[in-house]
Amino acid sequence: MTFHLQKISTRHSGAAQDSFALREVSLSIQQGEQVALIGPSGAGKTSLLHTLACALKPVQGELQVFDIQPWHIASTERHRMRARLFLAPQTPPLPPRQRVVNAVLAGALPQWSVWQAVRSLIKPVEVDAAYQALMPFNLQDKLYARVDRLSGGERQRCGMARALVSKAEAFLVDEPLSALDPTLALQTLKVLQQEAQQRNATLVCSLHQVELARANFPRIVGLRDGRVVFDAANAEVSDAMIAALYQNSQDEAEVNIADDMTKLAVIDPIPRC
Ligand SMILES: Nc1ncnc2c1ncn2[C@@H]1O[C@H](COP(=O)(O)OP(=O)(O)OP(=O)(O)O)[C@@H](O)[C@H]1O
Repeated sequence: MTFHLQKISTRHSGAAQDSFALREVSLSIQQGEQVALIGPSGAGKTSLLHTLACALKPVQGELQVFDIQPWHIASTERHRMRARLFLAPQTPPLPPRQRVVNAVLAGALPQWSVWQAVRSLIKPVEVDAAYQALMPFNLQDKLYARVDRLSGGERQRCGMARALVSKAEAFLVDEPLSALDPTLALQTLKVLQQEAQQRNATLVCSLHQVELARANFPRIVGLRDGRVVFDAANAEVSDAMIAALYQNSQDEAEVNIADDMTKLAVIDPIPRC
């Protein structure tokens, strides 16, 4: 089992006492499962991913990651356990003046010694690993480009390439497709899914593109107001469930537009003469 949550509630530091980002969330995710998190803005998707990544400590409930209770062990052990998890935040933390090669190799830092990490900053080690990780995202030509010279979408895919050089057993990915056009979004998602499948890693991915989630993930968790509204196999998720999840939320109209764009991405291109 990769994740097991029993009535987990979380609150961000500085938030009001009664303002919970997650409210009594219970769910289990097996090793190798691929799960999409959907729900309107502020539903708690990011908070759930950060909780799974042991970056946000629950205020209530029981959390197990790889059958370990991360908040019941010493911080050094927790740190070691975190190396088995890869969290890709919404905005990848890429230092602007860094070269792409170093930015990608940062994904391997948890498995490197301090000496290896320092050496790589001076002269990148495992350059080929970075190149291979950039290839599926079609960014290999940017290997020595500066991060601040990349477009938003390229930066986002550069952040994803980090996952490929990591040795993580679980990928926690927060809206990886927000800066990508529909075709690239689908390609990028496929790369992540194939990589997870090949290494039997668990993939938990928050998505605003509901149709993309429904077309590609075997299990979908719908969140709203910090609660799990549904947790179902793809085939069991109906249009009515989606409509209810987003009803009266500010995302409702945006979801409809985004879904129309996603459909365009799966239509075969018109052959050119
Ligand atoms: N750093 C923070 N401090 C205080 N409250 C926060 C913080 N981050 C998030 N929250 C609150 O926690 C709740 C859940 O937010 P979260 O970012 O997890 O939602 P989300 O579903 O990922 O939203 P989005 O789709 O807009 O990214 C929201 O009410 C939000 O305002």
